[in-house]
Amino acid sequence: MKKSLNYVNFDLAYNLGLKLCEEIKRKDSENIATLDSLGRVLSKDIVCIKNLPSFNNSAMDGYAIRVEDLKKSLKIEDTIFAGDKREFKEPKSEYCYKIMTGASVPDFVDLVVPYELCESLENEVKFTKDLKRGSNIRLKGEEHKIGEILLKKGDKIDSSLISLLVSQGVKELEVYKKLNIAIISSGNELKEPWEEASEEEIYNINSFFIKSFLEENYFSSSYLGVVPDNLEKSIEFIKKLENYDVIITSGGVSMGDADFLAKAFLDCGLEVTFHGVNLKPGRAMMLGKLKNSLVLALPGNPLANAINSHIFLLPLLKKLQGETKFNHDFIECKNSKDFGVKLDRVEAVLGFVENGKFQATKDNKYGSAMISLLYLSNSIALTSGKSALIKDSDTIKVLPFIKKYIENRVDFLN
Ligand SMILES: Nc1nc2c(c(=O)[nH]1)N[C@H]1C(S)=C(S)[C@@H](COP(=O)(O)OP(=O)(O)OC[C@H]3O[C@@H](n4cnc5c(N)ncnc54)[C@H](O)[C@@H]3O)O[C@H]1N2
Ligand code: MOO
Repeated sequence: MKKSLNYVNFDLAYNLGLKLCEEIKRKDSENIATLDSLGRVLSKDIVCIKNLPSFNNSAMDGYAIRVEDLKKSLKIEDTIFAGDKREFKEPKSEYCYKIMTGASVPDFVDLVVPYELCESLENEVKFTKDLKRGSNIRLKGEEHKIGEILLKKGDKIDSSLISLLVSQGVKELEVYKKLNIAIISSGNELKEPWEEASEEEIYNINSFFIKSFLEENYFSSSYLGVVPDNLEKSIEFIKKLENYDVIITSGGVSMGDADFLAKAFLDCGLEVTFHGVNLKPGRAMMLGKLKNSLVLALPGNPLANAINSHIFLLPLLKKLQGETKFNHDFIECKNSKDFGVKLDRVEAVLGFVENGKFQATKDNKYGSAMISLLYLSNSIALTSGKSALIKDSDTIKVLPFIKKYIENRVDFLN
């Protein structure tokens, strides 16, 4: 193994990774049931085929009247209910209909007066407020009209998209096929959680972090086991990975005398995009292409492994999966306590955002082999390396990696 990694800067690594995704041939699409589509990505636009709403309907329980009747007392002809299939004739001038929310509004009706703005007399109703023509009537197609694009190719399906799809009676839809993702670890010191580990051995944290992290983000993956710290065996192992779109490894890619994994990938023909990123923690990372598979070798240290999964792995997988929204967004927070960072490199600082304030976990004093930090954090702030001190009350950009709920009620109204 070479004696030092050629660190590329953070931005370059991020951009090169996303560019590399364009070189990986994407798999076709498939048709699946709408109700099984949560987390999948649309491979075709969805066009409106049913106006929203599809008929003029009442927004309130009340009375369906003509504008000129607002000043009158009216008798009730009948009640129109949601789902009513009957035909309603225009009533005589001293009559009106009662109407329920969601019921179809006949053409002769100008507005609906809610019960709250009416005075009920014996067998008659009077209106206490002047309302405009069209009040409380939801018009056919006012939200979306037939022919408009409702959802775009590359949109990821969540519950809000399911609402729209169901509103159109879409039972089946076309989505990109799922990525085939392999997860492997390396290291003779590793034991699986179902095995007994001696004091000198450790449990294989990374593979199970990655697998569950991917599941949280709707990616399925196969855990294939631990590659032995041996070049020939590693090569044998790698040769069996051809059918995977993405191969995620952890450990064995820095400069240790037993870090065979990177060498084995190179011997198998890996085209390296970069090996080493100027990021702490998380610098021991390698990205490349092996035939038609994207290979992301993550650092062995569990915290570095998890941070790079958030920062690099997820955008790469999203892009490969066909999502159009694959880049990180940030929220702006006030920093709540000074913390120091190193100059001239990007530093990933774990923290907790609560009530609009970011607090660096353990004041940013921790090592990349630590396991419990993620549990204590809900976000990452990336520093640029231009300043060694992030001051209390500085405004900083934060990437929330999970929405954690908090114990105490805060005033979240604006
Ligand atoms: N001379 C240098 N040594 C190291 C450097 C360096 O720049 N120069 N970088 C350090 C950093 S930073 C990291 S991160 C690690 C990365 O090394 P590898 O990615 O090759 O990982 P390993 O050496 O195999 O393991 C590192 C560490 O992580 C533990 N580990 C590995 N896999 C798992 C797993 N699946 N679950 C839990 N823990 C795991 C392993 O036991 C080691 O303790 O290199 C530093 N060294
Ligand atoms: O990849 Mo290492 O963090 O930089 O712990």
